[in-house]
Amino acid sequence: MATVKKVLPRRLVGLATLRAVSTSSVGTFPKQVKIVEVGPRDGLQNEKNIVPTPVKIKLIDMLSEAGLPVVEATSFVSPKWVPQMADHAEVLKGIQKFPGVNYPVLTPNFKGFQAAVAAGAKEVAIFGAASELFTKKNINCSIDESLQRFDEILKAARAAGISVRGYVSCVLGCPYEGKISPAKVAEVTKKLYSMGCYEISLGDTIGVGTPGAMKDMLSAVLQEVPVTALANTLTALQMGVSVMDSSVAGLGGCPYAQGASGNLATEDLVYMLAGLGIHTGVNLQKLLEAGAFICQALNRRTNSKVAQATCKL
Ligand SMILES: CC(C)(COP(=O)([O-])OP(=O)([O-])OC[C@H]1O[C@@H](n2cnc3c(N)ncnc32)[C@H](O)[C@@H]1OP(=O)([O-])[O-])[C@@H](O)C(=O)NCCC(=O)NCCSC(=O)C[C@@](C)(O)CC(=O)[O-]
Repeated sequence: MATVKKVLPRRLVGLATLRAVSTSSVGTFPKQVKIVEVGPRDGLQNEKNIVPTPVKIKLIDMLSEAGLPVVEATSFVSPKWVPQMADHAEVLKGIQKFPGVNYPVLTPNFKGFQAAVAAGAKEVAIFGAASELFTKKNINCSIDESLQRFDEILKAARAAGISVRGYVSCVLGCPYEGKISPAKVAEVTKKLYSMGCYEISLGDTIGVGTPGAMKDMLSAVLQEVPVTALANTLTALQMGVSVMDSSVAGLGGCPYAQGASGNLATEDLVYMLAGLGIHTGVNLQKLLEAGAFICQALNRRTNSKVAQATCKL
């Protein structure tokens, strides 16, 4: 099924999550949307000042309390590459782990996978891209090499009963290669899917997508991978997307994607979906409080239009 991370096109992170479910709902809005909150990971990974571990833990607990079913907690990447995530094990061990909430963590290679499992991860996410240059900049290997690394993780995860989510970045454009063909996105997505990812998030990593480009890209991907089913997000919804990634207060962006312009704010996504009568299970008031908390901790204004309109920061 497809996941969209963005409403108003700035950066359409993780826009389609694809799953092995029927395509019968394509063309109509799904009744329910699962929101994957990526703020504690994608939202904070690019912050210049190291965010204290207790602040990260409190944010994750507040987001869980707001009813988000999935809160991406951290990433087990090299601290030399992303110093902000160096406290990954402490964060994962320190959070409350609400029943029914999943806390996936990013793992770029087997070393990261092993460290994540040792810290108690029950779900990991592998992250590839449809662009060779971005893959090199982000995880220092080619697309083929990345797929070999992911295969190793998927095999070990299967043996350990750990779920694996997949990411494909740069699906609507790359900061280094420019236009990316929908066929390439479909190819990489299909590979992750056949290797065993239960859900695949398609990311417009730098926010250059348009509803038209989204339609072309999703049409190519949907020929290869089944989908269950805002400007760009609305298009995806109409094409059957029912899992969306977003980041509280619109925080974040990939440090290795030049020009990444932030994420879709979870508050705005929840508000829009509620307006469409689509169920998310998220308590907007509690979510606004979590957004206000992290903006205060980071000493910055929220990027959420709803939070601004309700004067939450
Ligand atoms: C993949 C590597 C590690 C390759 O980096 P490398 O330098 O090629 O790795 P290496 O295998 O040569 O190892 C170099 C050093 O890193 C260590 N190392 C190696 N692996 C790990 C690990 N897992 N955890 C901790 N340490 C690790 C390793 O032990 C060694 O340490 P040293 O001997 O020098 O002391 C590096 O490129 C990396 O960490 N990249 C991560 C970049 C990143 O986190 N980007 C942001 C996430 S992606 C994103 O935001 C996009 C997304 C997902 O949101 C979707 C979208 O928006 O499109």
